[in-house]
Amino acid sequence: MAKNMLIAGNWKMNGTHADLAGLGAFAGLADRARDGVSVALAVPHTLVFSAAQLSADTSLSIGGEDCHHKESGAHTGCVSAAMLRDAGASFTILGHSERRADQGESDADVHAKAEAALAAGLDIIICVGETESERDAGTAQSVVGTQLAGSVPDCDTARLTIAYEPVWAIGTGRTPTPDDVAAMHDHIRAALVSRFGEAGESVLILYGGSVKAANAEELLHVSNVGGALVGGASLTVADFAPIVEAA
Ligand SMILES: O=C(CO)COP(=O)(O)O
Repeated sequence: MAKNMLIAGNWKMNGTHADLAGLGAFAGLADRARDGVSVALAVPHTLVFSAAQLSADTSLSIGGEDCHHKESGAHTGCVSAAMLRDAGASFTILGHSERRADQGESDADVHAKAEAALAAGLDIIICVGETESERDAGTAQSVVGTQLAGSVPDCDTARLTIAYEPVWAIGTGRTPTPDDVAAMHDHIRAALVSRFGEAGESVLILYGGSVKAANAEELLHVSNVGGALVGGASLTVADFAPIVEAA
């Protein structure tokens, strides 16, 4: 039986309302995807409301790329999970390596954000991944294990997705070998099962980092890969469609 998969795009700090003219084509991809394949787009906060409105009544899920851990208050420039939900988001990405690096987010920060997101009714995609020097030092699995243990809250696992994104593969055109992806995804699966028991078996573990039409098929068929988190190739439907179709 074909496995259940999620193909999620992450627009990062890209996109204006003009780009939402193409959202119908993304929604069409979601509607035509094979049974068991879900399609989602995480967009900048400024686009969540319009994107959610435009994709209402389609199978495309719209989410945020981060949220604050508090519900409201004196946090200038921040957006809460409740606000994302209010704008129409159904999920949010948390702990992306760009935020861990640029905003100094710790595992504890990601954990607090995840609890806030779940409390607000958002599903969560928690990102983990090692840097190139950590991989070279042979510590990739222990780094990812620590990130998982510290970032993932106790929760209903049906609302949890993990994205393994090796930092050195993001936006670089470089990807780990299928064997390396399998080893890490098997490691993450074991950690989830040891934490959540049988429920940990069905958590989707996405691979992210330079996923594109040319490598999607190979990466999506690796052991314990439950989909992809796609950056650059999610910005246009022409690049994104072949990835959804490979799932
Ligand atoms: O960071 C990513 C998705 O969250 C991956 O980005 P790229 O697909 O552009 O490498």
